[in-house]
Amino acid sequence: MLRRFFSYYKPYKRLFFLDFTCAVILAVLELVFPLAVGYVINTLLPDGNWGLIISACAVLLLIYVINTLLNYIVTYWGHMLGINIETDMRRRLFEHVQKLSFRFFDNTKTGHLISRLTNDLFEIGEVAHHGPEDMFIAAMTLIGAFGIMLFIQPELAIMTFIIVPIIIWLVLYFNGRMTKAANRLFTDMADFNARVEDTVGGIRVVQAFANQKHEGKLFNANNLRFREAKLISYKLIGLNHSISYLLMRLVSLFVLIAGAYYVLRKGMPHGDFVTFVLLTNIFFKPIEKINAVIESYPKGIAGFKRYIELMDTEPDVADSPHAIEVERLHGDIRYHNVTFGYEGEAKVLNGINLSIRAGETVAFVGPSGAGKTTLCSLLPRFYEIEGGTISIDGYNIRDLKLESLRKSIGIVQQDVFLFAGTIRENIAYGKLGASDEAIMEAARRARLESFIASLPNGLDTVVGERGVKLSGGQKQRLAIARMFLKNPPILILDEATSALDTETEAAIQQSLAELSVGRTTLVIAHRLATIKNADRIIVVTENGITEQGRHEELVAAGGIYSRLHEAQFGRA
Ligand SMILES: Nc1ncnc2c1ncn2[C@@H]1O[C@H](COP(=O)(O)OP(=O)(O)OP(=O)(O)O)[C@@H](O)[C@H]1O
Repeated sequence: MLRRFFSYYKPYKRLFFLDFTCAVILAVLELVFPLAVGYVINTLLPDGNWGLIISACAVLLLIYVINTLLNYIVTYWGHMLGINIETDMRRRLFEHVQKLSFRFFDNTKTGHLISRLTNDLFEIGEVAHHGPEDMFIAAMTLIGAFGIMLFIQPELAIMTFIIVPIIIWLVLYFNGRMTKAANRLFTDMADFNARVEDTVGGIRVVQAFANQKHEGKLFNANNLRFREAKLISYKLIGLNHSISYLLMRLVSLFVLIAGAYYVLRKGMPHGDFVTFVLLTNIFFKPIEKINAVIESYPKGIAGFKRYIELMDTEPDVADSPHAIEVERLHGDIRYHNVTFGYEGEAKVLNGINLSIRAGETVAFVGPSGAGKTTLCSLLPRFYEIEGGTISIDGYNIRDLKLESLRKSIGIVQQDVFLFAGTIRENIAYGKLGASDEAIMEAARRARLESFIASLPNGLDTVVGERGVKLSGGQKQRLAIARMFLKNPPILILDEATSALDTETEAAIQQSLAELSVGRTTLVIAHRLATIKNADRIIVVTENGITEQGRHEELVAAGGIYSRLHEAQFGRA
């Protein structure tokens, strides 16, 4: 995992080494001050050489100026490194998540994904910057300070250094507990985000049912769990800080007493004593740094683990290695012995055989839950079939590039999803970069022209989140306009008009009829009136395709379709 973590540094090798070098110089220069003080006390003060003292101070001033510059570089560039890595990881994760299949999204909460893309990566970025740099600097400073202390007074240095193994033990002890706490914090944070996403996304339902209190309770349960997880984490941080602080102050006290003893009894020079005390304080800095890294490390690593977990989730629908690109398909569709189920052994479709000619309009009818939508969603490979083959124009859809395949299929759903942008952006989603003329032409063909003309901002009107500011009919028209612009050879109309009033439905049906001209069209419908003119009607039940033919043929046949027809329109 560490190797994978460090692979993200690769593009920033130069930045990393620059930041690292500056940090090392900074750490080394930190050691100069105690040495200089010792030198002034031991050598310059007894000589009474005022000029040299001023010169030594001038050198120190220069060092401080350099340190200030280095500090800026280490703080700004070091964070830049962390942010760059965080940004790269976020980009890669987003790209990867977009490739994951419907099956993945069926089983994943959006809030959890948002958590991965935001909080987790922020923590990883922090560790990416502070982790290696601070640990190395801390080690360098510790070794440097210890080396000088050894040189000045070996016995005292060794006695002071005894604290290090204790601190290491403490660090390891707290690290284990903090990793657990960080994991819990992340899970709770992700659940928390998922809950907010769910409640805010469904706020209209929440308010319509006047269930705010109920939602408040659920939210608060999450909120309290999150609070508890944070408290555990802070408790550990507090303990870690306090115990380290106590240990360090005890060492300070020890150095003061032992140093005084060495001065009084063993003739240690006063300057060495002061240098020793100052070095002990410098000595604590890296220990504090290590502590800070240890605190953020579990969070970063827990976040990175989740990141890797998601990055390693293979998209179960992907381009095969030899997938081919096809400019434009005609739309000759063939299902051969197709078997599919969503979960476990249960099959929604079993041995489906179906041929649809290019340009044909077929309508799927049948009881709810029989698998009409499923049958159609296998065509753009939203789900991978388990058995059999589906081909278009003789190409097995698995051999086509997903992009080619999906560019050839347009879907208009009952529940139109619009992005929270303008009408222009939403129509242009059908063909990114389309000109205003092309967008307006599509809008005209979808009979959206007069509506757009009536808006003060025209195409620039913002539709609100999920198109909340538009009526159902307007959203449908917008989806149709998008499809005119996309101009796919194959169309899937999933109960596209069943939620509309009769008049709007009739108008939209007309637009849809125009849209389907010259395209292979698969209509999933409950309202039989809208599909009477289909070239073929296919009845899907839990037993698969049980009847097919033209409307009149099926009514005359007296089977399921004729019974459905009778239920909706009465006996013919
Ligand atoms: N994403 C999914 N994950 C798991 N099961 C699903 C999923 N989508 C549909 N199903 C199940 O598959 C079966 C077929 O559903 P499908 O939506 O294809 O039926 P349908 O004939 O289109 O129904 P309707 O006319 O009510 O829309 C149902 O039992 C449904 O519960």
